[in-house]
Amino acid sequence: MTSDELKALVGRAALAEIPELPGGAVIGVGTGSTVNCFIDALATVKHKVRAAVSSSEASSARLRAHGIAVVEAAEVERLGVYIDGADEIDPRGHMIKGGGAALTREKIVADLADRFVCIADASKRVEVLGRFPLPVEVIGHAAAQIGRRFAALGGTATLRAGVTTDNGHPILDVRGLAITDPAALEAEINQWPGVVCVGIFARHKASVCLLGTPQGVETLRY
Ligand SMILES: O=C(CO)[C@H](O)[C@H](O)COP(=O)(O)O
Repeated sequence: MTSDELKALVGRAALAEIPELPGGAVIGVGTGSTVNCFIDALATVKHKVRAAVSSSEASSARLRAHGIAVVEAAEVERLGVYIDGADEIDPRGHMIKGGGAALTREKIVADLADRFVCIADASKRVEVLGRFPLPVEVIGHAAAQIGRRFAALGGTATLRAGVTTDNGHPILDVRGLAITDPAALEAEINQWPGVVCVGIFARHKASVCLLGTPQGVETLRY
């Protein structure tokens, strides 16, 4: 199976994770090519959702194009489920996210949700996070100092060329970190002035991962 076929497989499998509610559920929807497969699958069972809270302009546009209502995060107090992809996921459900530059809104919507359902193809499964460059959304003014802080930890930070987030900020991609304690590193980086959001999702880790493998969907619970 190709990577696109695996993404389509888990996109469809995630439909079963949507709570059954009269009038449909309000769900959180992430960003990326795997989530695009989920959104396209969702369009075939629109009655299951009343509305979605989306983590990016791109996902909002795709949802609306399918006739699915999009509401702002500020309009909801909680969500039963948030469905999103990941760049890496470790054996405890900790993730690196932000390859699509949507990490800040992804963490905001994940924070509203009771459950984070990660959908990913098997290439995203790793033993230790950090082979994928760690995305960090920063205030531009602080980028050089944040880069020096990463260097002190053994990482190399580079500005992602030509990219500004939906919030108007640049992204640093940090290579060379072996993230053996994701929760501690997330907490540390969150203290640095000028960091808007770090793409380690340890506090907001996956509750379940639907992993697309050539043998089918593997369900991993954390
Ligand atoms: O964090 C993300 C966007 O900011 C995505 O979830 C992540 O990059 C995975 O994307 P894809 O499904 O295209 O591999």
